[in-house]
Amino acid sequence: MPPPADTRIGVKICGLTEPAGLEAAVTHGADWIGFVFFARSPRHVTPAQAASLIARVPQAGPRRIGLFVEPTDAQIAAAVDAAALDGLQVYAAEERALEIRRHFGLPVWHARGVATAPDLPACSALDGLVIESRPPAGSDRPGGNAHPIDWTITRGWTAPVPWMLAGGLAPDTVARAIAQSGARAVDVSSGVESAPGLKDPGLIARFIRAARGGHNQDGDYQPR
Ligand SMILES: O=C(O)c1ccccc1NCC(=O)[C@H](O)[C@H](O)COP(=O)(O)O
Repeated sequence: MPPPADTRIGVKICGLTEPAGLEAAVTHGADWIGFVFFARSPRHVTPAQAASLIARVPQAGPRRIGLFVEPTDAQIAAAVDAAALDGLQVYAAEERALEIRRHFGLPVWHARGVATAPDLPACSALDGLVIESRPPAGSDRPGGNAHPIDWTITRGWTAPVPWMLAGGLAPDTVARAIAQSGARAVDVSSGVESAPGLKDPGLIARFIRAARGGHNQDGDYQPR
């Protein structure tokens, strides 16, 4: 699950639940699309739902990532057996994330909730890091909270593996977040929705264009 080979910003559109959002992510050149296998999420999909969405993704389209929170092996196996996933985004202790990678043989991105620079990991044996905000008080899920981090904390951080910035990004803020954080890849869910769990194709198009400095997938200039 490496980031794009060229210098353009990598974009992940997370929490897809229906075809219109999925098609917008594919059409506008997302690098990764995410499916949330966590029952308490408004973006929760079953393995069968994910499989039917993934069947619409062209072979050369975005890589398909399954999100899991403190999962059992059986939960992951159900998703991996049903849907063609290219990688896993895991919310669990690093030891458990490593065990999942060994067991399933898929790349694993480790989601890490951070608030200040000392929270940033100095090392990781996983394939990538998703640098997330910590959930706000009262939230019952570790991601997808529309809650940003202080984007400046990653300046000067020597990341041990490829990483992406997540948490509270939106079409109007993503360019500033990239400039302030130094991130080369970004992840969004709530900021491209018209309601929790329902992606807005227009916001997806705007987000991807804004992340890439006003350029779409083909490099055509699009005014912001
Ligand atoms: O989206 C969820 O509901 C969710 C639930 C449990 C774990 C992770 C979840 N989402 C993760 C993401 O969508 C992104 O990796 C990231 O947190 C960005 O979310 P947002 O702040 O909504 O843009």
